[in-house]
Amino acid sequence: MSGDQAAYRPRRSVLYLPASNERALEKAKTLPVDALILDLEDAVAPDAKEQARENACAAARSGEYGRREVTIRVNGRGTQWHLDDLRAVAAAGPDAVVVPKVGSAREVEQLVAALEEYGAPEHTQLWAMVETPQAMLHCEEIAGASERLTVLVMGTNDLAKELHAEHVPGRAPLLTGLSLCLLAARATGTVILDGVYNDVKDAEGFEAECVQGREFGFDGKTLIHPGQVEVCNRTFAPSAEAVEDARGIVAAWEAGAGSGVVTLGGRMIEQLHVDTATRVLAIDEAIRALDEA
Ligand SMILES: CC(C)(COP(=O)(O)OP(=O)(O)OC[C@H]1O[C@@H](n2cnc3c(N)ncnc32)[C@H](O)[C@@H]1OP(=O)(O)O)[C@@H](O)C(=O)NCCC(=O)NCCSC(=O)C[C@H](O)C(=O)O
Ligand SMILES: [Mg+2]
Repeated sequence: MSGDQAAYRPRRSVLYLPASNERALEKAKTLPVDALILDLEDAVAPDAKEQARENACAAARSGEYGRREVTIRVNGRGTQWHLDDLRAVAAAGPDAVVVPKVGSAREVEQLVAALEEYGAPEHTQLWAMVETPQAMLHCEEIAGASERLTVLVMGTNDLAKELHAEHVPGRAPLLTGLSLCLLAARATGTVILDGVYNDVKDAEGFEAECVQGREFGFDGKTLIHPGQVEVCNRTFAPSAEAVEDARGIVAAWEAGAGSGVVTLGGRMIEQLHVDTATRVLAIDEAIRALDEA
């Protein structure tokens, strides 16, 4: 496996669940998701915050979630729970701490300093939620502020709220923000996840939004219900046709060794197409390895 392949970690499907919901915490152990976000923020009522924090930390320590990345979303800066959440979660050492409503590089630096002060192990990454107008306008500096920050997570509900925008098919009001964050992620080498689809009963609308997210270039999508996982995994994985095509491109390139341009079925192939094909093959291999783990 090449360095790039080793570095590629599938995050097609990333499921939120309220950490106060013990049934959901159990169910998550059986779901084919790539990652989990155990939520302490919006999905948890104020009087359940402390129990949720305990549950999430116990889950992160349990080792019972197998191949799934286990992350915890803390309550945001300025809330009465934020620092206690950070302290407890850092000590539990999940795969990542997810922080809502991050708006500047300075905040990222403060969060990283707090994680270090509270003894977070090295493997605990920071995932920053970008979900405010301020974050849209500063996403490049946010994404590039620390090596510990490895994933940007779109918060499209908060973004729509802050913009006074409506949720419409095709997400036209959100496209500027989605594009800015994608540009920032790619410019800084950061993974980026699309926002959630709220209507858990609308399978058609959900699939269309998954396809839109993949076409945009998102690495995966955040989810709120088990019924969304399989379609999401399928949509964000390269199709059998895409893998076959990528193999053909690499083979055609190798057969034309040394020439700067070859053709495959009449199509022009240059080094940049081979790079894309190589990435598709690496993603496919990483998904297979994860599925077999
Ligand atoms: C949306 C839900 C409240 C629906 O719950 P419910 O009506 O209980 O669903 P079902 O009866 O269909 O559930 C069937 C079984 O699946 C389990 N379940 C449901 N949801 C989850 C889940 N997210 N993870 C794991 N397991 C789940 C149920 O327990 C049932 O199990 P069983 O009976 O054993 O078969 C609910 O789906 C839910 O709470 N979803 C998550 C909500 C959440 O976390 N929201 C916060 C994140 S979204 C957000 O804030 C994004 C961002 O910040 C932004 O701004 O956009
Ligand atoms: Mg939000």
